[in-house]
Amino acid sequence: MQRPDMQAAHLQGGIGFSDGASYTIPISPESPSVPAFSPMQQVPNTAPPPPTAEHKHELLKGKSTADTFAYSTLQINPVTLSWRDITYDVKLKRKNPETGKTEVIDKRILDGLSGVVRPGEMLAICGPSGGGKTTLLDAIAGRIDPNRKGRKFSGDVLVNGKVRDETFSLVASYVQQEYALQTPFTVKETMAYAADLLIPHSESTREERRMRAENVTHVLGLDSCNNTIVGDVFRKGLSGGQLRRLSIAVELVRNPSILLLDEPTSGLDSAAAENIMQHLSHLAKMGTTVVCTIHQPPSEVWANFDKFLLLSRGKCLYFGTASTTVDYFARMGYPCPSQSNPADFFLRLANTDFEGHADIEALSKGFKTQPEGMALAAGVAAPIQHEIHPHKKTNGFLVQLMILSHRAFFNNARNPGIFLVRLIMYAMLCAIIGFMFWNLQLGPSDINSRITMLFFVAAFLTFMSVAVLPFFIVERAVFLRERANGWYVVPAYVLATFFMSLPGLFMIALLSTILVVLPSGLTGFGIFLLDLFLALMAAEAFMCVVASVVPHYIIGIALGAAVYGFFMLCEGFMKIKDDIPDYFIWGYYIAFHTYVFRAFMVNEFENIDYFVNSPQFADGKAVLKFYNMEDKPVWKDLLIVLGYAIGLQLIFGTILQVFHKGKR
Ligand SMILES: Nc1ncnc2c1ncn2[C@@H]1O[C@H](COP(=O)(O)OP(=O)(O)OP(=O)(O)O)[C@@H](O)[C@H]1O
Repeated sequence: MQRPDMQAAHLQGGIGFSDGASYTIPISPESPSVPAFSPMQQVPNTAPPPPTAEHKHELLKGKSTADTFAYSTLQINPVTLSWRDITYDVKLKRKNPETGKTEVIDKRILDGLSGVVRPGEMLAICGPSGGGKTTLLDAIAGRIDPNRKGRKFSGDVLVNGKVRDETFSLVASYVQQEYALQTPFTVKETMAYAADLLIPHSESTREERRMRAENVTHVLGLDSCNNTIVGDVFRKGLSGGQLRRLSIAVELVRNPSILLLDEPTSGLDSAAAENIMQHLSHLAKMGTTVVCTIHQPPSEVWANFDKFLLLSRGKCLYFGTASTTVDYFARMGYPCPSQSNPADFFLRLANTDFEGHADIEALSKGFKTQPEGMALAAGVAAPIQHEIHPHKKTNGFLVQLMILSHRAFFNNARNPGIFLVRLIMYAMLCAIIGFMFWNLQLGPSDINSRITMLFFVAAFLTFMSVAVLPFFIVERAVFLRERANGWYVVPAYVLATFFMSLPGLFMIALLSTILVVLPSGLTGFGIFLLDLFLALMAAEAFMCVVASVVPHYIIGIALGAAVYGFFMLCEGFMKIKDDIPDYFIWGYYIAFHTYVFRAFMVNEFENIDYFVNSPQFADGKAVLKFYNMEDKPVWKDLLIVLGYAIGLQLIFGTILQVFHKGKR
């Protein structure tokens, strides 16, 4: 279904969503009649103007209707990306082998790097492992925190000649090396959520957003797997190449002017790598400024590069037109043997870990004195004639909250690791508890059974929330990617995940309460349910906090288990409050388990008027007195547990806001 203005635009071989100065550059790589767009040698002083409508029309000839339409809806505001003299030093601690003492040394990761990439160009940053490719890409994207201790960062990144500011994430998208996608969604759903989150609702209808998502899906060749899920350890989904293309597609939905990709071909076979690079090359020809790092490009992939940057130990050995690289190195005394893949040859020259590498210092110094080096310096200094047009509005808080809540609800419902596995675990354990404490009476041993059972429920059912940690860590990667690319604000994310966890937690609490309270004959079903529900909310929030601070889920599980173990000890059962040593009494007060357990106890014992043959306790109140729980209203404890749940969510949000900006 096309909107009339889109149909008109299509007929003109032009633009669908009109947003001022957007333009499209055609994609046909086999259109020789059109001049190449801004090879560096042709622009010693000024940046070229965006391509004309005639050029676009010309180059869209020969494409199928679907292709032409899909590509024509990708409108990109022309952006020239440049960087000047980027230098990055870190302090490292090393043991001096001679003195045996630990010394702090400066390590130069990036050494005075400059570069310029214009709309319509694709730059490949190549180099051996550890050469500085990812660090440079992060520096360009503003993902290095220059204020961290032991770091020194200098240099500028310029967007259309102006120093990059906080709007960069609205103009540029960064596709990281690791996949970070929500696993239960299909390609179509993933794209729809991306479109809903990234395209302002004030400027588009739902149908238009769907159409944009479909067009990007088509452009990246994902039509055939529209209904395939991303997949995870439980369910097979997309292949590696498809995942890579989907990672790119979600970022393209809002037509970024700059696309930065870290190793887009890593882990793929050469056919899949070539396929991805062809897609990227097409996107570049549409006007996107594309920069990617590539470790070892096969020759088929090499053919797609417009520009090539060779790094070694953070130094630039070459920056210029990819097709003239062989000539350049031949001139510098390193002729590429015939029959060799040029990329392999250059990488061997740059790899100082093995024999046969070039003289890196001489090459890097020499480059600056060569015509290519001087053209680069001139290109970086050249004035830019095209401006960024602020077509990138974001959605408001409420829209973000609505979309994120919708997505979180279905993610929770469909991802078996988040609730289903836990629901089964809780059901099995609670059924065992129910049978173990079947039909409790009012004898002395029943008093003991009630107390131990309530302790077990308060302690162990909250403890089991550690099981969700691995899934939270997976979710964290998705959040980090989306936040760093400016998809939404942190409060919208935290509120959405919090609200949408409630139905699942309530189901777990309800099933557990039914399986525990009814068979055992405990009193106060409603309060028991509420107390358990709030306890699970607090435990879930605590796990969110843990997931936001640990580097790996194994550390998170260990940390969560240790803290819960301590809280169990302090909650007033193992030792009653009066017997807890002074140096641990703070544990009694800060453990939310204390209030959960006390509410269970008061709810159960407050209304028991007598026990049969019990020499120690005449009634329920005597039990509460023994445990220092007399005169403690249940509602107060329930409010405290609710306060924990909300407070921990606030801490979680603050940690995300302050520490998870996607910078390293
Ligand atoms: N914060 C840091 N502290 C210490 N060393 C660092 C830091 N950041 C990067 N490095 C080092 O800088 C070098 C370049 O790292 P980078 O990840 O950019 O390399 P790369 O070319 O992308 O390598 P690969 O292809 O293996 O991913 C490496 O030796 C890395 O260990």
